[in-house]
Amino acid sequence: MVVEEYSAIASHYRLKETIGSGGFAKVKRAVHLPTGETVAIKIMDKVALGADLPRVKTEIQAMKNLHHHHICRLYQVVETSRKIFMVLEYCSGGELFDYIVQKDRLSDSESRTFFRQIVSAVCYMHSLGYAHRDLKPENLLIDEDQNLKLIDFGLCAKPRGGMEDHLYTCCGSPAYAAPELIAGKSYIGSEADIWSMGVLLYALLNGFLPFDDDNIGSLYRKIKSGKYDVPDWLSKESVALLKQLLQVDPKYRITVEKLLSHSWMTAEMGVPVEWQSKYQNTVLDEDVITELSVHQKVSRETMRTELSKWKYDFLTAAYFLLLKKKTSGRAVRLQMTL
Ligand SMILES: [NH3+]CCCOc1cc(-c2cn[nH]c2)ccc1C(=O)Nc1ccccc1
Repeated sequence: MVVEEYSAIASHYRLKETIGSGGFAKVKRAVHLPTGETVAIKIMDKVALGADLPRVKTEIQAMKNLHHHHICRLYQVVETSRKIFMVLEYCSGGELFDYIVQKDRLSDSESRTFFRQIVSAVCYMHSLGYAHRDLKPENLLIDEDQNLKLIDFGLCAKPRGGMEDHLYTCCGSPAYAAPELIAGKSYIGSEADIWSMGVLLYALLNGFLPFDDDNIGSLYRKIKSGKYDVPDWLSKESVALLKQLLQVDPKYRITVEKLLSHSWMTAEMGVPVEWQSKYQNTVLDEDVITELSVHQKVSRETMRTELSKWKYDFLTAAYFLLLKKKTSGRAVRLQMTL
């Protein structure tokens, strides 16, 4: 019985169609009943997860610390004996992957707009000591304002010793994996992310991958060679940037700091990429506190204290979704009980 399976969230969310599924997760569109806002709910079965359960815990912990306008926001986590539900920001435009496929390839200008957003999100992650480690167009979603949101933090790493600490687990998608990562050497997460962004930029500009082969051994050889085709439609500047991103030796690879102000990145825009988060997540919004405290019949102080615990429960979700309503100019109103 579907209701039974999802009863833990059915009280506050109306589940709609499935909008995606990866290995061990199903993602459904849903409506948050108290605010009427649309969300995405990632549903995982703990038994089916098996050895992958730590990946989910990693993702949840990372998403609680990552608040950025180009990173898909986590609103709430519900865990039952059998299931884990992650309530996430909804992106109506689907995957960047499908967008590139339907347009064949993107212009220099459109690639720049998207790539600046990707670099912004990745630079923000690196500044907090996180490496994503699975950057690819399938993990970049387009929201209703044509902005990109990064998802899938199941493989992200925050090495204990900080960003310079070496990682060992080989992971991510082969076609986007850095040479040092597939060579089984220890590697620096942020440097591997830079390589993957090079593969991503190539895919945006060309509509196909720089290194591709059905045979995994041949694919690895191509990646380690670092040789790829340069189609004649590519601009001189973009070719220069690809060359600096797809350096086989990470020592010679461009750093994310240099990337922010690279001439191809700043052409037309005139300004370097802004990577700091536009969300300020320290001060709580007064209007939202008012609506929540009146609705829950508690004092503002009590509500402020409760919200500051960031339990990622129904209250945290209501707070973020009311705030989203406010920033998109809709009334900060709750429609039903929390
Ligand atoms: N390749 C993406 C398929 C859909 O997956 C998602 C969609 C949304 C989404 C859709 N709209 N708004 C947010 C949010 C999160 C995911 C996600 O994390 N998927 C996933 C990642 C790893 C393993 C299995 C599944």
